[in-house]
Amino acid sequence: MKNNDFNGNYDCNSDCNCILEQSPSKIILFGEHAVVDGYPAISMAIDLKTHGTIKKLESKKIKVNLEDLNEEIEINIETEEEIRNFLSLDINTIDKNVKYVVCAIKNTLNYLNENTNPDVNINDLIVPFELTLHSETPVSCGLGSSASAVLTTIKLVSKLLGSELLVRLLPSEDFTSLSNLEMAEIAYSVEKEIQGRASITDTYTVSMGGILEITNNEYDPNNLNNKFVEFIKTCNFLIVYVEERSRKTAELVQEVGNNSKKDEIFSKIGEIILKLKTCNDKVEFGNLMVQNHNLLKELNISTEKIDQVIELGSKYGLGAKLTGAGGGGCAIILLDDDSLHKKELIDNLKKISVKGIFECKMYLES
Ligand SMILES: Nc1ncnc2c1ncn2[C@@H]1O[C@H](COP(=O)(O)OP(=O)(O)OP(=O)(O)O)[C@@H](O)[C@H]1O
Ligand SMILES: C[C@@](O)(CCO)CC(=O)[O-]
Ligand SMILES: [Mg+2]
Repeated sequence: MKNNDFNGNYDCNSDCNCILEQSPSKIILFGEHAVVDGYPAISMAIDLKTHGTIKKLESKKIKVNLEDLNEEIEINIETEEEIRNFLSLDINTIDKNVKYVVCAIKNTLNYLNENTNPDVNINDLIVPFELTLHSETPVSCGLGSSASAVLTTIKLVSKLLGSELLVRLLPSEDFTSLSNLEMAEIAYSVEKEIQGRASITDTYTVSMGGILEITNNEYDPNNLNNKFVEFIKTCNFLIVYVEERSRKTAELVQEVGNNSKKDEIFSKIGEIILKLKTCNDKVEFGNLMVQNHNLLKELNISTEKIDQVIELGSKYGLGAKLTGAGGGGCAIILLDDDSLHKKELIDNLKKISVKGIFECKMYLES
């Protein structure tokens, strides 16, 4: 890629003629897993991004190149039958990592097909293309890499097809691109189709940006009061990629769903979030993080190494917890304002050979 302008501009440079897009990833501050059963969660979009490009192809194919996974796939869309077969594909018959992106393409095409003037033939709506993704986020470690890859795919496909439709078919009609809410819903449909059980948390967080509360699997921008959001903005989190996960989110969510103690644990997590929403003290916030972590431990989704990081985060910072689906992956640590403590923390994290340390910022949708 020659051009670093990732703002979704058409014609990124003269020889590639492609569209560029990007999406953030996320951390869950409180409430992962419980949120799948309707309890509240608080999440934040972060500025580790998935970048992508899309360009039209002459051959009647959809090509997907996933640089981080080292996977490529080609889908034939030569005949109407091939297109219709793809649109009704059972995604869980694909057992490759490419399936999130393939499902995002399928569900975006279905959405556009259902919401375009019925006079437009499906062969004219769906143009061949090549899509490439690359992420700054480590894959499958609790930072919402799936949601970020899926949303970038939806942005790219809808933008390419929208602009083609405008040029070739509906020159007199204004094409309005998909709203953030529409894209969040399509992205959620993908996570749900693949995970089986899923909440809207990751997909809505990467689509809306900022800090969100999800309750009853719904997003209401008025749920969080400004004072609380402003307080969280003063908190600095360190993200630690502790170790590779042995299981994907889909498996971890199923496993937790079968845990007989889950309701008792989830309601305690709900109580922590109630306290949190009136909190404006970082020490208390850090303690609440550790309480949430201990409940995630009871769900058997922490590991020895994550627990070691939580101890370091409590000793040299104000508190810590795992983030995302767990089973390995990432932890977040709330830093105090003393830069010496931060240095000691990072030195100690390096001593136990964690895989990565990120100082990320909150991402706001522009
Ligand atoms: N850069 C990427 N390119 C293509 N597919 C990706 C990319 N990143 C993630 N994925 C897809 O998402 C899967 C990982 O999703 P998973 O939900 O298990 O992890 P996560 O989203 O990082 O963690 P969590 O859901 O806990 O936040 C990968 O196996 C792959 O299918
Ligand atoms: C574990 C989980 O709560 C968050 C994964 O980031 C799953 C979900 O909400 O779908
Ligand atoms: Mg995921």
